[in-house]
Amino acid sequence: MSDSIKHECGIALIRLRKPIEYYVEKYGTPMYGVNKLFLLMQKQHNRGQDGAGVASIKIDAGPGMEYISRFRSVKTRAIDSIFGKIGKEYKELKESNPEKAEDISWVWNNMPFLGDVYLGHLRYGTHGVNSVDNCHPMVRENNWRSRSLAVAGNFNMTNVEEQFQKLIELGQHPKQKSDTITVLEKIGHFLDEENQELFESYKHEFTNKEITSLIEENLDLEHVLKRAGKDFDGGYAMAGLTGYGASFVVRDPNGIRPAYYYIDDEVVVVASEKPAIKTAFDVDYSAIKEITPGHALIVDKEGNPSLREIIEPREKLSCSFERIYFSRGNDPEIYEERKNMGKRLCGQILEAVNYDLKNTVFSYIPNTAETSWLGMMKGIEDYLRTYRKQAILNQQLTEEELDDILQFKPRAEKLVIKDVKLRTFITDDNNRDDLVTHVYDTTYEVVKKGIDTLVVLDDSIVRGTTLEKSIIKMLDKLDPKKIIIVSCAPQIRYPDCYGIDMSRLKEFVAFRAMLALLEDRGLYYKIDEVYDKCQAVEGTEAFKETNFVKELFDLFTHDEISAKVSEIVKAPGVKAEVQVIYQTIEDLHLACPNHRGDWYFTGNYPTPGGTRVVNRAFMNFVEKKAVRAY
Ligand SMILES: NC(=O)CC[C@H](N)C(=O)O
Repeated sequence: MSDSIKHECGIALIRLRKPIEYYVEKYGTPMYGVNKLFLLMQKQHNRGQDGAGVASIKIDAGPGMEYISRFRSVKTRAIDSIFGKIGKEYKELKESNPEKAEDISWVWNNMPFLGDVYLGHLRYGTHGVNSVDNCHPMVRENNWRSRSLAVAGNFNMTNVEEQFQKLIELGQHPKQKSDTITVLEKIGHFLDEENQELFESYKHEFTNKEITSLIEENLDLEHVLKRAGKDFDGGYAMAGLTGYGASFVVRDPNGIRPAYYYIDDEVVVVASEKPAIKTAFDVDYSAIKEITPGHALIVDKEGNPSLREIIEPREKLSCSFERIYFSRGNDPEIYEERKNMGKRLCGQILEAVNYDLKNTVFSYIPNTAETSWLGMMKGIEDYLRTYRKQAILNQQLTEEELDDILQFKPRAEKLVIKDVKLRTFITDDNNRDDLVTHVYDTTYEVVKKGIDTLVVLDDSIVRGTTLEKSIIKMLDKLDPKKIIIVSCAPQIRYPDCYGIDMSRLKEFVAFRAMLALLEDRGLYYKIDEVYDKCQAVEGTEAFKETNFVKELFDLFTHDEISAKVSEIVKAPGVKAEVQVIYQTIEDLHLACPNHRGDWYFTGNYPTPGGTRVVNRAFMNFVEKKAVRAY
């Protein structure tokens, strides 16, 4: 990935279904759950480096004992810092009371973070600043355990403003306007109502103490989530712990954000990515399931899990960027999909190099494009096999020609090397551009000067600036005839508003290409026309129904946009011919048939809030406002 796009989040939830003694006996430590949470989070560290947080619930903690415990951090190595603290607490507890260290119930009662249910979160913020206060889990605490709630999510809501107003209408005073607090308060409000209704129904027959247990046994979390989630507009995988020990993970009706679970008689586990569960619990991939869109996995106080429909599922449009780039590529399905993405690009690549494989060098931009590159090389091999077969069948070949054909191998080289350390050193000073050029390095002396074409695969092209300022300039120093940059993702034309921070249109190189084409053809006035159309309906339903920006892209073909992008990323002074090739949307869907979320490529948003965001993002561009459109 040459352009870094951030903003994902990861969730991890563990419910231990047996008493603590069971884990001590079987695994030798009361820290079993904590250790597993650590692993689940470490294996998802790719999903968020702004900060991290964890919370745990001790079910049936005695009066006077803490039942919710939480740690959060925005330190550079946030996961290590949090678990370092927890580990230190445990060590100190044992060292200061050596005679009690083996007494499990004493350790359990005196180590606040030991619990029955654990929740972990990795954050890349999409709302609010990067502070510890914005780290999840966020907690709403009450003396009634059944009214207490902690939430952590991978999500972005496109209607936070409306949700916030609703809370005020409900009579609340939300302490912040952040989306996480808004969601927390919304679920919290209906949790309170549910508590209140149960309380009213028991109050004439039972004492308050009895009512507490009755509420915890009978509280209907499904009902709470149904009422709270009714008007959420966004992509979400939202995890929550209640103070009495029931927990849930609810997923949006299109399944935009990922959530997977595994259940056996010892644990219920949920995570954003399958490999995290696979590695942490060493279970079969086939036993790890996806939470059905629009459903919640609810685990009751006793630890019994069930999958419940919360909102009627809509067309499944899970984010294809997870497959292209975000999620870890060692998930067997993602591994296959990425290889397929590479393979499906071969037709376009072969045409672009005129089928001249002798003078073509294949390479990739580290690291996420590596798997697709394997697929791409497989596609080239497949082509060669057919070519050889035909040559042998159709022609009278001399022995020398036959040897040539049989011995020829496509030329695969590692041409692009990432110098990670350099990026951290770069500041905003005058020499920035010169330093940026050297974030990547290259391998010299493998390219035939003036003859070879370099085909370099990347997973996506967002802004195109690293290509322009670093990679193409650097490759050009090898003196190739032509440089072809190939993108596994189609052209990124529209913003994301469901958890990835790609919200400013002007930053997309495909958008800039479209603007340049408007300019070239004397059509720039179309910008004003589209702006007027947006302005005329802003605030009405129509603003959420039609993506007006599409009209502008529709003026040009896919190839015209690609050709303009090629011009833009070719910095002045670059001698080689430059061509950019993108995956088509059809081929992407064929490569990832179960993850068809493609609004950033097509402009077809699965929710009305998304369409509003693209129109607003366009207006922000015209109004020169450099702000997020949600
Ligand atoms: N990337 C995410 O899922 C972000 C979660 C949430 N919107 C936040 O900003 O904290």
